[in-house]
Amino acid sequence: MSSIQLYLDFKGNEESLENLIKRVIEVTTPPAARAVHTLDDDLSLEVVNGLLAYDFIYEVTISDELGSVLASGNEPRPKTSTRWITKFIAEDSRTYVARLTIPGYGDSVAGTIRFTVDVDVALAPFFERSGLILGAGMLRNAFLVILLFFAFHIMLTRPLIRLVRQMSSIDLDKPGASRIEYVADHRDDELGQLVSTTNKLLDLMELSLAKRRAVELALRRSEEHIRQIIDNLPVMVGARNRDGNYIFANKALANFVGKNTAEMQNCHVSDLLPFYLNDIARLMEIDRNVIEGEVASEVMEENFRSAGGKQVFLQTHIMPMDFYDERVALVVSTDISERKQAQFKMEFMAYHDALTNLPNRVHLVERLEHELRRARRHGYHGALLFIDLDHFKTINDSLGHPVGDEVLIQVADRLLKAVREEDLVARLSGDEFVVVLTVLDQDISAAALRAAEVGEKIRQRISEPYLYDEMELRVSGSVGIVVYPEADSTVHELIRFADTAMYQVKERGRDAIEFFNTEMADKVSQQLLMEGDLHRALEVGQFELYYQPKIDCTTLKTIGAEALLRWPHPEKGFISPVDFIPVLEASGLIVAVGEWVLEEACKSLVAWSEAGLWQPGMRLSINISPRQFRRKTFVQDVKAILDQYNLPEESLDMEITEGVVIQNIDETISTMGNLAESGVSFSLDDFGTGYSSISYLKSLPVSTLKIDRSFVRDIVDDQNDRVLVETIVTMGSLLGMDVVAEGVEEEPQLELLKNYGCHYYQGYLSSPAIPFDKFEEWLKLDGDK
Ligand SMILES: Nc1nc2c(ncn2[C@@H]2O[C@@H]3COP(=O)(O)O[C@H]4[C@@H](O)[C@H](n5cnc6c(=O)[nH]c(N)nc65)O[C@@H]4COP(=O)(O)O[C@H]3[C@H]2O)c(=O)[nH]1
Repeated sequence: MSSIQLYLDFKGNEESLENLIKRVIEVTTPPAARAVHTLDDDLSLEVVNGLLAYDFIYEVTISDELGSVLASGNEPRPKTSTRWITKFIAEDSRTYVARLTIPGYGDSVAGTIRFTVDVDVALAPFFERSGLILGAGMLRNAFLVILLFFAFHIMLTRPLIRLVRQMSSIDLDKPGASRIEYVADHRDDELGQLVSTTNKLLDLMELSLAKRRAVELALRRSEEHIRQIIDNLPVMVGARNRDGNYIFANKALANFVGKNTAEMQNCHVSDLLPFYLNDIARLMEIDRNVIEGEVASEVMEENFRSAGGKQVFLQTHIMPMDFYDERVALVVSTDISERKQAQFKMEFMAYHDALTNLPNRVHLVERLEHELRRARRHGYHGALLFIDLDHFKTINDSLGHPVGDEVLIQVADRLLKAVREEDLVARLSGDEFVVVLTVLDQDISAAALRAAEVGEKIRQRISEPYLYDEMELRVSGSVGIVVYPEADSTVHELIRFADTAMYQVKERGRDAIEFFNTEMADKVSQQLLMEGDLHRALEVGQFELYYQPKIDCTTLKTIGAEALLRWPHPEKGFISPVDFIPVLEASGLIVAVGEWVLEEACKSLVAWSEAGLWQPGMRLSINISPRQFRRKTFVQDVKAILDQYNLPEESLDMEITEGVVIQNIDETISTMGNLAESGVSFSLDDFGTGYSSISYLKSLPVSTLKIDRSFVRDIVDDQNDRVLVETIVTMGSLLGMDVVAEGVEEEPQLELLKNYGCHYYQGYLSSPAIPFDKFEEWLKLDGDK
């Protein structure tokens, strides 16, 4: 405002100055013109001095029309403090020139008057006023400032300072406990509002703090619960960063490696090396892959030694997890040692025999295949020894299975000690063992010699006495040997060759060693040929069923028959069942042939019964081979066939050998019981040749004992056989069983049997086995007796 005022003042001053100059010129020009006209120097000087009398005019010159100076004068310019301002806002000096004209002379110029004005001097009153205005303004403003300062201090600043002091003393942990007090006389104004708003804010802060504390507490508790859950999990949980450092581990994991959870923090995987039995570098690589997302997750098996020194198998899942601001590998491990042990055990059991822990047949076959390939590749020979214990059943039957088992264990031990470590000792079944002597010699004769030496050593070791409790037991062994590679023979053929050689030993009286030779090879190949012929025989229906009558020793009436298989070979004529039944057995064909026999017998029974030839109480026996009887589906298959035929009641009998019964007595009882329900009775064939014990005889549903024909043959001459036959008859009668004597060829034999109380017989004395038609006639004749 002062500036505007000064500016306007300055303009006004300028105008006044111009007006003044104008009047000065008006007043001065007439005398100056007169002085020029009259060339009056005094007057000119008077005019000049008159002008210089003005303090702001400091230079004056009067000239005529020719420019000659009539009079001039000047005054010194005063020094002022305002000149610099004048130069800044206007010019420092200003020159005015006025033309001098003489009245009555028209416009002709008689001369000029020139004078220069000192603008600074001319503006001196303006500067004076301006100084006054500014000074007064400053004074007023200063007064106002002081006044306002005190007013504000009292009314605003002081209350505000009090408020600030109160605010800074607020306890931030308990904002709700602090109150801001109202300032006197300011309850209803803005300060009052500030106080009440601040107090409300403090309450809100207190509330939100309380809420936050409650949330924090809940979070801490839930974190603690989760931690407890993870800690108490029966699995090991940990997290590792990409450098392999544990950033977390639960108790199970920490305990496992003998640390506590705090020690596990920042523990590096390599610190676990005393426990970790796998490749640490590989583990870190898996961690990295999982963390970097190259694989979604990884499941692996790890092998550890626990802090207690036990070997432990873990199944570990590794998966990515975001842990705070870092991506890590979450590692969850479960102890699968038990499962693993069970797996190892199962694998071991699949390849080993449970009793002796020796490799079993599966293992033997695999290993032998490998050895055979090796021997062929490197051109050397090895040998396979098939060992069967002689009369082992006697021990089992007379002393019980535990003793038998102990002997088998000791035999296994002796076999292992008799061979080199790289050789193989296996148990095939029961009392059958196989020894594979690997890498014997490149020369076959030398290899055979070496095999013979070892075979003999084994035979001797086996026949050394076995101690059980106080008893001294003796067992001998029959050893069959085959040197391999043998032509193109497979592993199974090799085993069969050695088995054949072993049987040769048995046939020659046991307790010896025998090599598989060409004669045996011929026998084997003949068996193979026969196997093919038997297949064809079954296909084209070459088999026939013959019937041998069973006769009552006293009445000589027919009480039944035994069905016997006959094979009229198209080229070789009748082949004895003694020769082809073992081949049927070995090839498994016996099952199909046995079913054919059963069906054929059923058909015959139905035919005879319909013809009225089959009297009630008569029985037709069929022979059941061990392999047939042991089949899981045997009962089911027989019942399926029986269901198809309407047989006379209790007319079918099955002959089984003692060997079948002994193998698995419980299973045998169950099979026989099942079939007995369908009206099938059982006869024990070849009785006396085995090691039957009365105890199992009592528990079996057997109705008939058949005395083997080898005892009947010499019954007349041999006292021992007589005693044996008499004993069997007496025993059978005591047990309520029928006794049938086989192979009765002569009358004296029958007489003796009758005397001993034997019920029935069969043999050439009455009739050999005869075909269906002939037996039908036999029955008719018998009926007519
Ligand atoms: N020396 C002499 N022998 C007599 C006399 N009476 C009968 N035989 C013969 O003695 C054998 C009795 O049969 P096995 O002991 O069950 O012995 C049978 C039996 O174990 C088996 N077999 C026969 N047929 C079958 C069958 O259908 N299935 C099964 N699994 N085995 C059968 O073959 C063996 C031999 O049968 P086969 O050669 O028919 O020989 C029969 C029979 O012909 C006699 O007075 N003197």
